[in-house]
Amino acid sequence: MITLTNINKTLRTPAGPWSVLRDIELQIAEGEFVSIMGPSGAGKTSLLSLLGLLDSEFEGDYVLAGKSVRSLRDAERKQLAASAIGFVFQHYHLIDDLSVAENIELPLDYRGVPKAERRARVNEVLSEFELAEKSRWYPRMLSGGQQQLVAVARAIAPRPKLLLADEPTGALHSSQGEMIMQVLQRLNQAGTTIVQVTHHPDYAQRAGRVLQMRDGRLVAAGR
Ligand SMILES: Nc1ncnc2c1ncn2[C@@H]1O[C@H](COP(=O)(O)OP(=O)(O)OP(=O)(O)O)[C@@H](O)[C@H]1O
Repeated sequence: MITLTNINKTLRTPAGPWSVLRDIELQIAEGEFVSIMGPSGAGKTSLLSLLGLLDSEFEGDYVLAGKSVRSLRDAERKQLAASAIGFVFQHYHLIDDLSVAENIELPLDYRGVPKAERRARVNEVLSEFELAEKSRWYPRMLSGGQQQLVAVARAIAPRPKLLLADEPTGALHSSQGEMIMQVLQRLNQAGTTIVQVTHHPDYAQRAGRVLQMRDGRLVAAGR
């Protein structure tokens, strides 16, 4: 599903050029569940953003679902991202002036899901994450952990083929973290390809493969 060949990304900083991603070679098959680990600043979020088509400023080739990302026009890239990818952001990125239910419903609306089905799917994920009573609340009224649950619910409600999750359990109590991991495993068993970034060794091992990053490089691929 994913092939990265000789990916490099360099940023300009006040102190000169900075290599964020270096010589990345990676293949992820459809239906895989992969974890990415590594110290802060290793490039994990940068790699996930590239995979999620949120960043097109890189060197090398990225082929997603048989399409070379570089050859896509802007509108085609956005369309591919919207139709195939769910993204859980490290800092949630919920929309402040939409309620919890409206935040979750928005990507379904973008995908053209009919209203009755949108409502049904929103209710399904809200009850799965024990958030039903907060459906009309606004993100600022929620704890950090609850906002994270909403961010995960929003990403999975459209049933994406590829789910990219940046520290999806970072702000959560262990029982809620466990709930998210079970949701991810269930989605993976149903065919969703998942790439998660995590600092949590136990959660990393739930994936079929654990990648390690250091200084912008993929340094080791575990089981
Ligand atoms: N817009 C930017 N401008 C300059 N440097 C950046 C920018 N974005 C990221 N970096 C740098 O790129 C490197 C990788 O950042 P990235 O966020 O990908 O790391 P990470 O492994 O996800 O870290 P963390 O675990 O702390 O989230 C860091 O050194 C960071 O300072």
